[in-house]
Amino acid sequence: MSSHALGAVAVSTETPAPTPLAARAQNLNKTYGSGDTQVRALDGVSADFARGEFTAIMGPSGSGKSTLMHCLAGLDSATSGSVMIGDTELTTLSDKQMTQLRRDRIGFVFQAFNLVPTLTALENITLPLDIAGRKADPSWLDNVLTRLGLKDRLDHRPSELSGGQQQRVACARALAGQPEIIFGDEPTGNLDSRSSGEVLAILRAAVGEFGQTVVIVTHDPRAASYADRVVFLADGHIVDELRDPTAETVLDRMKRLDTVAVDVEG
Ligand SMILES: Nc1ncnc2c1ncn2[C@@H]1O[C@H](COP(=O)(O)OP(=O)(O)OP(=O)(O)O)[C@@H](O)[C@H]1O
Repeated sequence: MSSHALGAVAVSTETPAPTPLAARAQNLNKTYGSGDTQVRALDGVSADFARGEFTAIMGPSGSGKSTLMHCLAGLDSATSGSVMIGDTELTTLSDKQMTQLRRDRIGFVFQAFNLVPTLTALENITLPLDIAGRKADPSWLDNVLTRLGLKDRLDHRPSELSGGQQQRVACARALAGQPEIIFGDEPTGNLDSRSSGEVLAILRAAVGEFGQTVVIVTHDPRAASYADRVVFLADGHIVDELRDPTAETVLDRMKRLDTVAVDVEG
C-alpha cells in the first residue's frame, strides 16, 4: 500500500485496483471443418467480463455468439487462444477438473431446459448442489423461488409445468448455488413476455443485489436492455460495444450491423 502521510491527511498515490475479472477470452479462434467447407466461427475474439456485471452478447445469426459462450463456459474448446474463469485457465484443466469447475463455479440457463423428467422441480433445482455435496443458502433459495413464482410448483415434475415454468426452474437451478458466473444461451428464447421479464429481473437482481456475474446470448433488444453492456459480434469478430443499453439503442446498433452485413454481401 503506497500512501504519503500529510499531517492528519493520508493521500493515496495508488491507482485504483482494476475490477477483478469473472471471465476473459484472449485471441480466441474456433474453426469448424477443413478445406472448402471450413467455417471460422471465432476469429481472434478478446473480451473481458468484469465481476458483478451483466453482459449480453448479440449479433446476426451465425456470427459466433453460441460458440463464444460455449468456449467461455467450458462446454466446447477453442481451436486456439485462452479462456479464463476467474484465475483458472481452462486449457490447462483435465476433463475431470473441467467437469468440477462447471459444476462448482458456473451456472447455466439454456433454451432447452435440460431438466431431469423424473425429478420434481425442487429436486431439479438443488441437483447440482446435491451432486457437489453442498447446500443452498436458505434465504437466497427462498428469495429465488419467490421471485420466480415457483413456490407452489416445487413438487411438480417438468411434464406438469408450462414451458415458462420449466425455464424458470432451469433459471433457479443456475442461481441456487450462487456460482461465480452464470451463462445463458437465449435464456428467454421460448418464453412469453411475462416469464421472460421474470427471468431477466432475477438475473438482474443476482447481479445488482448479490454481485454475481451474468453473460447471456440473446436476439431480443428488450432482454439485452437488462444488461450493463452489450457486446456485438459479426463474422466471428467483436465489432461493437454498448454500455447502459436501452432497447432502442440496441435496436439501432443492430440495424447498423445488419446494414453493414448487407453491404458486405453486396
Ligand atoms: N458443430 C458445428 N460444425 C460446423 N459448423 C458449425 C458448428 N457449430 C457452429 N457452426 C458454424 O459456426 C458459425 C457460428 O455459429 P454459432 O452457432 O456460434 O452462431 P450464432 O451467432 O450463435 O448463431 P444463431 O444466432 O443463429 O444461433 C456458423 O456459421 C455456424 O454454421
